[in-house]
Amino acid sequence: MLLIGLTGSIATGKSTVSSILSSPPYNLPIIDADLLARKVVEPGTPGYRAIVSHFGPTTPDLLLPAGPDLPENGPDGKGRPLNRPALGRRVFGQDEAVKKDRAKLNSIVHPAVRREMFYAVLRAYLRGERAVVLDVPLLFESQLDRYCGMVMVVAVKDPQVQMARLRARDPHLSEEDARNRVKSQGDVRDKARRAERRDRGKGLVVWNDGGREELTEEVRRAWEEVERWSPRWWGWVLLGCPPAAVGLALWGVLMNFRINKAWAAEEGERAKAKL
Ligand SMILES: CC(C)(COP(=O)(O)OP(=O)(O)OC[C@H]1O[C@@H](n2cnc3c(N)ncnc32)[C@H](O)[C@@H]1O)[C@@H](O)C(=O)NCCC(=O)NCCS
Ligand SMILES: Nc1ncnc2c1ncn2[C@@H]1O[C@H](COP(=O)(O)OP(=O)(O)OP(=O)(O)O)[C@@H](O)[C@H]1O
Repeated sequence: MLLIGLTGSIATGKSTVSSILSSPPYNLPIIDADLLARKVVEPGTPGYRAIVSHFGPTTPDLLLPAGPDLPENGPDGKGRPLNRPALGRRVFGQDEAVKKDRAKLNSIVHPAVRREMFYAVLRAYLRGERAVVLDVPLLFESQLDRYCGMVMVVAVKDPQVQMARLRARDPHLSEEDARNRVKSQGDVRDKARRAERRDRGKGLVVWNDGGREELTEEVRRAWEEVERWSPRWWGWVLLGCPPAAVGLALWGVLMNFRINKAWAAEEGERAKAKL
């Protein structure tokens, strides 16, 4: 089974691309990290308890306010849900204190998301899926790209397109909040370069500066490339021979490790050249 890591930056079009890939003619199963990241912090979960205990004392509006529709202890007595915009204000931005808070939140949420993801991938393999899409905004940052046979980055060349789409989709965000969110994720053009730097058949960029029809065409072109490097019959061979599938997966991880090492060395050289 081919693991396709789908990434990009905020509002570059990942969800739009994953909804295209989950519909005919592709019909691919999608494992959405943002959805899992919500699930693992629902009231009553260990993630929720860790967040409330760490951020609660210094964030008065961390939970949604109690009212006629929301009892003090939440609808099922497990606590009131998190007030996500309030937590977002604590963790999105460039100040050192904010970065520290973001690292803390990530250290609570990411391991739980990885666990859920592993089970979802296993279920997809047992169902005999030919490929599965991991929709992960922070794919490179959380090093999940190591496990992907193919990395697909949805990117825009023009930062203003990204900001305009974000403001149109999330009108409740102030301009400053929107800017902070964009800056909290790496530059999408760097992610695109990183995908292009992977070996052939292992990395692709879906450019999304144009309209929706152009995007659909870009996805069709990207899928052709996937099929060229990972034909359907190959998936059946691996399904019929689990040891070969495990061996190939390990080989893939090793190759990705090599690719990432080469990328880190090149980045180091680039940083030195800038000084
Ligand atoms: C801070 C939270 C509560 C804000 O929730 P809210 O509903 O307002 O925003 P949402 O989750 O839709 O995220 C908005 C955008 O920010 C991105 N983003 C989310 N968390 C992070 C992060 N830790 N670092 C950088 N970007 C992030 C999302 O991918 C998305 O593109 C939430 O984003 C969160 O719990 N983040 C930590 C978990 C995480 O890293 N999720 C990303 C996928 S694993
Ligand atoms: N080609 C396009 N033309 C016009 N609008 C688009 C296009 N692609 C995406 N959009 C719109 O831009 C907004 C952001 O797209 P989308 O939600 O897919 O991004 P995302 O990368 O998943 O964002 P996030 O990481 O914040 O979840 C949405 O409102 C979407 O409808």
